[in-house]
Amino acid sequence: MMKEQVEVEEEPKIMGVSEDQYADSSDSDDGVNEFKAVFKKYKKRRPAPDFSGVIDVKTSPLLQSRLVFTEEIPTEKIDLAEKLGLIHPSEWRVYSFPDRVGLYLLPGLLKKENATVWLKRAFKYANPPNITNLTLHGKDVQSDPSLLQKALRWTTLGVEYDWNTKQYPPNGRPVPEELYQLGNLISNSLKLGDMRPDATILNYYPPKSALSPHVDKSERSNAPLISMSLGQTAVYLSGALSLSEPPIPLWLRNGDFLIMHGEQRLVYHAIPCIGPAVKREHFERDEEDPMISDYLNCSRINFTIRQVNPF
Ligand SMILES: O=C(O)CCC(=O)C(=O)O
Ligand SMILES: [Fe+2]
Repeated sequence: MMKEQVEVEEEPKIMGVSEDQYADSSDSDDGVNEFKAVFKKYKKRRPAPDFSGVIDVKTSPLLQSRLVFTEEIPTEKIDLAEKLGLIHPSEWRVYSFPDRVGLYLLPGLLKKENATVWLKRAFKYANPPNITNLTLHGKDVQSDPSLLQKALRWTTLGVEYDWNTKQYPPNGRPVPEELYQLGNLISNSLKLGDMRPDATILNYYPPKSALSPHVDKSERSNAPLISMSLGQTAVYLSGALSLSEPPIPLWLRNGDFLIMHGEQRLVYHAIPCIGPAVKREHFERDEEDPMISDYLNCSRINFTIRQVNPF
């Protein structure tokens, strides 16, 4: 099967950009690849695909939702949510999906005005000694900040995933406290267990980039995978255990949290498209640091908070 190519306009002169890290991970599946057909449909830019079938949880009449907290909320939780930049826990609403037991979407959990804080963290995490897609090429964003906008594609934190062996090493440095707290707070609030995050992968999506179909199966614990989206809106494809099943397309917006747990932990998923041409999300110009608002106005970042090792 052909290798999937991710097209990026004005391709920077560094590898790791024209292709995403999962580009060939769905090629081994035999038989009809219904997933890839849908992925290609939404990835195509000219003519623009019909996005009317992409599910918007807030307006879909078919989806069930509930408030996360129906009883009194402990003060520590309220304070922690505030510290992490989230909306008040009494407003947290979780959506679930038919045939997707263990998949949860909590829209707009991060306050919009706090996107900037988290974007700055996402750039800070890309500094050495943390590993990024640039590390292998002897480059880093500290010595060349111009790489932030288009060349930076991923950063691994904590127990750092190795894309070549597709394995995690036994241990790593602890993840930054705010990521640990975020993962733990969400898992605990949804009653999915006392998660102790020890790894995070950040995916940076420059304009017109994508993430090919893949499964996250190298973690050694059953903890949920907690993802937070920042910046431009994406189409997220949620599939099944096999690529022969067609995925459902969902909008993922700035501040949304998506959680994969239980039987949903090992399903195929992908991001075929992002960006203002797909569905524009506007951020006010940051006068002090225009690069930050420029980034949010054309790119996307996703943090996946994980627990690799069991307790
Ligand atoms: O960008 C996303 O929403 C998904 C990221 C993802 O699937 C991953 O990091 O494994
Ligand atoms: Fe993934």
